[in-house]
Amino acid sequence: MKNLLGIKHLGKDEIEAILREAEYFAARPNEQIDLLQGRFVANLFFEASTRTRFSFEVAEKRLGAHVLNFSDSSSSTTKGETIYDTLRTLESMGVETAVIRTGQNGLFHELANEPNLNLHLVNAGEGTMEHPTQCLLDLLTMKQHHGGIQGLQVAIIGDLRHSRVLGSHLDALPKLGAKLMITGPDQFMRDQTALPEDVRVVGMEEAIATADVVMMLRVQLERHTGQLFSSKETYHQAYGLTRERAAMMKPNAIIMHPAPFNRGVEIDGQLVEGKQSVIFPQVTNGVAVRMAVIAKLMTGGISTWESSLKMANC
Ligand SMILES: N[C@@H](CC(=O)O)C(=O)O
Ligand SMILES: NC(=O)OP(=O)(O)O
Repeated sequence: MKNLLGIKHLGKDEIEAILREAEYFAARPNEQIDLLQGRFVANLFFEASTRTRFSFEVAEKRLGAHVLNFSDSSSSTTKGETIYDTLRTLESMGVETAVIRTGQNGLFHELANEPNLNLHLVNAGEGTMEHPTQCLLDLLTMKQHHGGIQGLQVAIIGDLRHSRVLGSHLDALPKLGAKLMITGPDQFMRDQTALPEDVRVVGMEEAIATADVVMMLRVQLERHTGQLFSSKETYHQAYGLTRERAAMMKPNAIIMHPAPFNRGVEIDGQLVEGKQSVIFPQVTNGVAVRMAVIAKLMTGGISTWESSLKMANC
């Protein structure tokens, strides 16, 4: 694996391999595992982020890498330098991996086709298309709670049209044998002709009462062109996870949210830290997943590393 461009570029076996390696790191919280000692990784966030940006940084530091954090507003992109030229510049200094968040759909496809660009590219959120590491950490969280992904009923609810998290799950969940249901207001619906065959569009009640995983999505106001959203209260009553709706969930079902969440809009404030919520454990898993991804790209992964250690000790 050279890059992590999106879930659609990964086979089922590759997703499962990353999840296994993430489990290795998740079982060793806070442990320093210096696979990347002395090597350079750069994080370039052209859109706002808290979780993804910091969990990549924590992951890279726990792997022993030197971490460079790029600031868009104080960089030479303000003088017109392109992302491609910025990356060639970083590569010329010895940076081996670039973690990028962008609002530009299709950027990763373009960069991956640049013949002179040799650093590893990691998609940390691309426009409305994909957010592969979010998807992987969600899968790890589902696996931890339900023992596996195959056969799980997953409901994803909310601003479906603008969610790159959904973009990745539309590919990952059917690949891993989960049953995906989606629901949300008409103005947030995806083009149904472009949905994978097995994905069902259902009503709120069915989604909540039958799911093993209820994943709420934030209303992505920053991506709306025009007035698609009337008021927080109306949205909460019609499409939010209210306490009344949560009471209809299966006892073993979990509540997920990629965050940031807006309490009282797509989810009742108390449910965020309620007993069925795994929203903060998702954040914890983000570090393990990002360690697994970076280690895989830069070293071949923990299994390759362990076997080379064994060889060296023979
Ligand atoms: N943080 C996630 C979800 C969200 O912002 O609502 C993303 O960047 O896509
Ligand atoms: N879930 C997620 O990507 O959060 P941030 O936008 O804060 O990184």
